[in-house]
Amino acid sequence: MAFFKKLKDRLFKSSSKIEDGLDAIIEDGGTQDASDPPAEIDPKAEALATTLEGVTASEAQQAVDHLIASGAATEVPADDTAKPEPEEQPTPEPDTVPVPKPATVPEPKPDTVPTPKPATVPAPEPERVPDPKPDTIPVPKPTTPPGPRPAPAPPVEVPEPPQEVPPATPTEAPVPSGDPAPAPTPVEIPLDTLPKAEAPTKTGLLGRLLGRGDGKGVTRRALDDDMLEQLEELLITADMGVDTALRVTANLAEGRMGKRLSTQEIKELLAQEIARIMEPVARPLPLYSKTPQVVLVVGVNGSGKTTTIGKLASQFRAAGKKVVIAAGDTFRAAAVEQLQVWGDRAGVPVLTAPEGSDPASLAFDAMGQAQADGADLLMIDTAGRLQNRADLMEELSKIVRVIRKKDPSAPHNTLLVLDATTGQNALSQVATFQKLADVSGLVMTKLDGTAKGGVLVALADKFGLPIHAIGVGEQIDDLAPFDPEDFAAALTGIER
Ligand SMILES: Nc1nc2c(ncn2[C@@H]2O[C@H](COP(=O)(O)OP(=O)(O)OP(=O)(O)O)[C@@H](O)[C@H]2O)c(=O)[nH]1
Repeated sequence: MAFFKKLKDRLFKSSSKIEDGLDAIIEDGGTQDASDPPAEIDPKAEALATTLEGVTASEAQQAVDHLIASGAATEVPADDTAKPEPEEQPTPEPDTVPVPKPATVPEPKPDTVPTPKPATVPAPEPERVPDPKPDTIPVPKPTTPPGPRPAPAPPVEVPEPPQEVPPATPTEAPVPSGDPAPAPTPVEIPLDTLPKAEAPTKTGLLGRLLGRGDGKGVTRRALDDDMLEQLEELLITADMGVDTALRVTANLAEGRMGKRLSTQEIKELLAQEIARIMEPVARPLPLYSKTPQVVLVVGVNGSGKTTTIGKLASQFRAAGKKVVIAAGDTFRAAAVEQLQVWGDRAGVPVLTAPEGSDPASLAFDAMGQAQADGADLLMIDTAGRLQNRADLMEELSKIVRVIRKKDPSAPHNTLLVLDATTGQNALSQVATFQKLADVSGLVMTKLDGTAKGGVLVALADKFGLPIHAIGVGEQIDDLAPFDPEDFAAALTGIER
């Protein structure tokens, strides 16, 4: 699946950390299942090895034997110094190089060696072609929303008279799930410009010929306490947190102690365990029938709030929704400007107020305008200054208070945006923001730029808050729906 590949490529920092760690664990005490006796090394193979970087003579010999055995090459008498005659070759495949002579072979281009599996040569990136179907929309599936959330803690001086509260019976979200209108300008990052996981270099042509990684001569290690401890440590270094790492490894070990496992098998078991933890929290942003739906976006400065609002606005708009954004971080002119840039990109109006003005007042005006315009969605950005929690708490409370004058059931969602590069710190941010605001769900950004992707598993395990979407890049369409199985597979480096 094209999107899975994109996700996997973007999560490569986390996945390569886990993959490399697993390889090292299995190597440490593991043995090959089927160890072939060391073959005699032909001088020709030795010569081939010298022309190919990183290839031992023994590997070259096996490759040569393999080519000959597969019919892709023929044996050349040792004393024959003439070049192979192409027309005498028995196979129709290109057969110019099979068993090179020391003097004549040094064709350092492995690609010219005929391979029985041309299809396994790394294919061109299909993602370069813009995908006509925006499959990154995190929300547009109508879902049956969960029951009404408890209202945020009432502010101290609640002055409002009792108002008629419309029954908070969320009905089926009206978001169309069909073909959305074309997104404004989702510029896809050509994947070949991104750094890639090192997988392609690990399994070169000879590696493929020799069957490295395809099940032959696989190294396995019997699962014991030492290995479990190493696995725990690996998961902790991938920011899964101690408790979650222990839980995952304990589940993995159940009924498997003493069993011989390969890296690939452990990856698959890990992915299963991770997906199991993530499954309950993978929920799209619930949309209620009441409009405008108010989404309050909170998070520390730099976590990616502005970017996420821009991406979400673009995707909702593409799904046919009328969206309004309120630039509620009135303390920083730069933040407002940045949001305006994102609003322009998404083709969505951004309501602003002069620097230093009351964000609650802006939120109130924005609410009025969104109602008057018949907007489906109002997204309110907020400041993220955690330095003064009392001020921030009061600010968020006030915003909630005033928008409830217009709609007592608002905000319908309070999204906490977290930066994955902060690793374990994300856990304390959740705890803090749960005290400051009635957080209803999470968006995790910057998973593309960190080896700490495991923190998302720890968050799911510890808080159980819904994860609506993940940010995997800086472009407008780099917000992916959170799919637990795709995520678990991408995180552990499984190919699909
Ligand atoms: N690689 C990557 N970068 C991201 C992602 N999301 C946001 N960023 C970058 O993170 C930086 C901060 O993002 P903002 O959206 O400005 O964060 P903010 O929370 O609004 O920050 P303030 O405006 O300071 O409150 C920007 O450079 C973004 O381009 C992501 O998913 N991946």
